[in-house]
Amino acid sequence: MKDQKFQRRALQVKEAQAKIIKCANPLEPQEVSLNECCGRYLAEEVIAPHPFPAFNRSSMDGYAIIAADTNHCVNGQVVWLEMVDNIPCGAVQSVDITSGTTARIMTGAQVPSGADTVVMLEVTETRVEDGKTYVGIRKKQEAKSNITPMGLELSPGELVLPAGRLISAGDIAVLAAFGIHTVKVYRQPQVAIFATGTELLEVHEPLQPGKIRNSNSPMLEALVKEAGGEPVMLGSIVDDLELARIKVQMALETYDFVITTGGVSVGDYDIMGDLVREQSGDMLFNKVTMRPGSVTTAAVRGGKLLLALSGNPGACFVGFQLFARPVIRLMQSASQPFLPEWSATLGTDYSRVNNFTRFVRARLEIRDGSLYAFPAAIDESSVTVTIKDSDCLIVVPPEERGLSAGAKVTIIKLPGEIRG
Ligand SMILES: Nc1nc2c(c(=O)[nH]1)N[C@H]1C(S)=C(S)[C@@H](COP(=O)(O)OP(=O)(O)OC[C@H]3O[C@@H](n4cnc5c(N)ncnc54)[C@H](O)[C@@H]3O)O[C@H]1N2
Ligand code: MOO
Ligand SMILES: [Mg+2]
Repeated sequence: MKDQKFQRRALQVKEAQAKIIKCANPLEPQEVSLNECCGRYLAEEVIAPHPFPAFNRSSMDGYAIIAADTNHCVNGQVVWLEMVDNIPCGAVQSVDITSGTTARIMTGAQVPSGADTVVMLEVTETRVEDGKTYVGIRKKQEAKSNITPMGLELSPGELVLPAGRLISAGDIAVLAAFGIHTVKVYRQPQVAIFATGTELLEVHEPLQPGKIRNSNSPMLEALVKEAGGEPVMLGSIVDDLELARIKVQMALETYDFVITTGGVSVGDYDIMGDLVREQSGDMLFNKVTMRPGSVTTAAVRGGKLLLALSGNPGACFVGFQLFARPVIRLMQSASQPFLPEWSATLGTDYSRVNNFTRFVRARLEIRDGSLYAFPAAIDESSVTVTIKDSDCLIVVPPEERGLSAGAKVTIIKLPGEIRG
């Protein structure tokens, strides 16, 4: 039996977050190819090496002309221009355009020098005379029509992507357009995950009396991937302090970040709480004024972070989102490590009262263009099934005397699409 004299000092969520992110240092950059960089964080800014587009580009299939040549198109008078060139996409001009001449040009081709506008095929007619082709235009044309000027999108030297940006498909299109085929990104942290609990069975094992399957480890594995880290699965161990000590030590020496689940409360077999406490010099916190997850514990050893999450599945999930996710993202220098906070309307009454801030699992729905949050029917720390239906966490401040449907609430939007 344990001595229960030990007191824990509870930190506010923001205080605890500040403590842990202070220890989340960016890992070294590495060069990866363009097809491997989606979802990674850029380690250096990207500057436009040339104008984009790199040349004046036709945006229509038509004829490149000098607009002033059509000034005589009055009262249906047709102006005839001699076609002196043909420029398919990918080709360049063979002659300059001068007054009275035109070049047939296709969408995406470089506009020939001399021409200042492109007239669409549909508003032209042609005739052939003495082996020469003439293009007739009935309407006066404005200069600069149907031409995308060089550098319209970006000028050389302009910032294309800032460092710390999460690379998306659109970013990849721009990098490819500039011929950038390898990208400097931060290394993804290797995040060791292991569970503690003598009651834990492997996922493939049949149920046994009093035992449960280890569902937190696979959940954490998926969460680490979703946050942009590389999970390293170290299985589960029985509640044995010595075993846990060895495992934690090995994991901290080998990997970038260590996450455990279970055994952080005050029970007889809550070994992770004891383990962190016995080397309390480097403990960051072991109680947070939040529910679920009040027992979330963090320590730093030899420059590496250890986050001991609760064994209760709901608390494990919330603890990960609030503390582990920002760490994983900051280890890649993410410019926005935290999940976004939005405001929403409460869809149904929420009556639970607490003296800690509560992070209530909820579903989101858009009704008449407004965002509504519906709290899960059961959101106890020990409940697993409602995690799967959560689009967000409603932040219920402490000592709130119950919230009524229609109240404005702050939500933390969880990653992924709204299930509705
Ligand atoms: N006397 C007190 N008892 C408890 C307190 C307290 O303040 N005083 N806090 C409660 C709160 S709040 C929480 S949260 C839990 C925290 O428990 P632990 O982090 O110590 O976790 P365990 O005791 O190991 O397990 C709790 C619960 O979760 C199940 N579990 C554990 N690991 C897994 C896993 N990998 N996958 C699925 N489920 C898991 C475990 O079987 C237990 O049912 O403590 C309260 N008690
Ligand atoms: O600390 Mo716990 O509130 O049930 O997760
Ligand atoms: Mg316990």
